[in-house]
Amino acid sequence: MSSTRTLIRGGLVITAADEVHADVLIEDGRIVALAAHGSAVADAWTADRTIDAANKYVIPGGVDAHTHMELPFGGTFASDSFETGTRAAAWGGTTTIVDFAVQSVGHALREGLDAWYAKADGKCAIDYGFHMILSDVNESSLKEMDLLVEEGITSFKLFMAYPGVFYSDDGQILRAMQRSATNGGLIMMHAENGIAIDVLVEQALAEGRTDPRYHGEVRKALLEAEATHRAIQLARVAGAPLYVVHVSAEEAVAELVAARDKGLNVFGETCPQYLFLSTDNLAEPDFEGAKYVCSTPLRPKEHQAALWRGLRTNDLQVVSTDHCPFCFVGQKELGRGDFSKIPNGLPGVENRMDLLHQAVVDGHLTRRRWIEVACATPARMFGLYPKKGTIAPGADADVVIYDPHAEQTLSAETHHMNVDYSAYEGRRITGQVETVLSRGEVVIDQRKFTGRAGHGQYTPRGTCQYLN
Ligand SMILES: NC(=O)NCCC(=O)O
Ligand SMILES: [Zn+2]
Ligand SMILES: [Zn+2]
Repeated sequence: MSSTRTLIRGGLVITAADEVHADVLIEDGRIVALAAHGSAVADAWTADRTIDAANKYVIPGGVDAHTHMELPFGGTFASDSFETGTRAAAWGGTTTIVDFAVQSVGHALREGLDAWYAKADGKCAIDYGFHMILSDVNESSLKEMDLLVEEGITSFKLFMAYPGVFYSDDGQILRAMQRSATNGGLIMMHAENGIAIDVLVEQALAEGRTDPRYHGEVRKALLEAEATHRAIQLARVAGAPLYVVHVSAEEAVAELVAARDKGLNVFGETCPQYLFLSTDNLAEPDFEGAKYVCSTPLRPKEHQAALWRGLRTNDLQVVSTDHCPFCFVGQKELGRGDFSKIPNGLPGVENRMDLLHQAVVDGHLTRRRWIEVACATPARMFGLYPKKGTIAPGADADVVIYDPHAEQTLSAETHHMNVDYSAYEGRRITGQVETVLSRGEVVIDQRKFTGRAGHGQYTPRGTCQYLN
């Protein structure tokens, strides 16, 4: 933790609640005070370091509540380690990630969680917490959930997809939801009907439909909507809140809208890939479509309007990345001739804040809504607020100086993620991260990395702060 005083002068401070022309005083890694530019209070402040933010935005560091560093999947591992992935996150203005520790079938939650603590320990450039993936819901893992909530692992991902790997049946899902209704945990649902999808996969392959685009065709929007509906009803029966991850289909958004219209504690997350990419990318020739294989899959462009609308109406509350990179060479290529063997996932932890700023420029979101969906709400949803996700006295000094006028082109040539392609290659973005502070330490200084592996601290979380 820094023991110096830092002053950020002259910027427009944007939070989910406000936009104010204010100077920001930081001490011992925390925000101490804000005061209007030129006010007697601000003018009297002295500091060891002053950062000039004139004509820039001063925003909270991004909170990316859905990453998979080093995830084992399809016989390989996501290509970003905690070291490379959190460094790339910092470059992109994200100062906290919540990654998914994995329980393997036949093993205890504790074992999976300890493996994730060990992977991340001493490696991270920014702060991090963990969710837990439940792959084996049984009497003993249900009991362990209570202990994990006490330890600060307050959310649990279940899969209605991937039979034989991460899949839970409805009985297991109901039991985990009942447990979370009593222990305060939040169930995160991968909502796709995996049993039906596997039938369609088998049929497609038998008919010689093996290209990446068939990944999107068999993972039908209706099967996302059906699973979303079922998850919502199971959560109602259990009396538990529900957070649906990586929502991509218009029909699934409609299920969330219907549930929220009833006043239920049902929440939805979408990701930049569903807002900016589509089945056109999955259909790129020469197996290039493999770069865009993820689940839920990319949808036809027409679905995007429902996602933007959901973000505006707060039927979708969070934009996370589901960052799960696999290199094209040697990893995505495992699925040449069989789309079902392409490891699922896209890189994006470095791109989220910029793509969402572009959404502001394009008129999809207001500036405050940008900060709400990318910083404040994920922090609230996962028990990190107001330590993370805002700029206010007492909050951690996780702050980004953002230049809204800079122009950049996203590319694998210039990104810092450990992956050999960019899902957004050649895309022009207005706006760029200039300087990033993590708990008061400058980790990106005018587009130079000044952080270090091990600066990032494990951050235990409280329970969901977003319930009705
Ligand atoms: N989303 C994806 O394709 N890969 C990561 C695992 C998951 O989130 O389901
Ligand atoms: Zn998932
Ligand atoms: Zn994921």
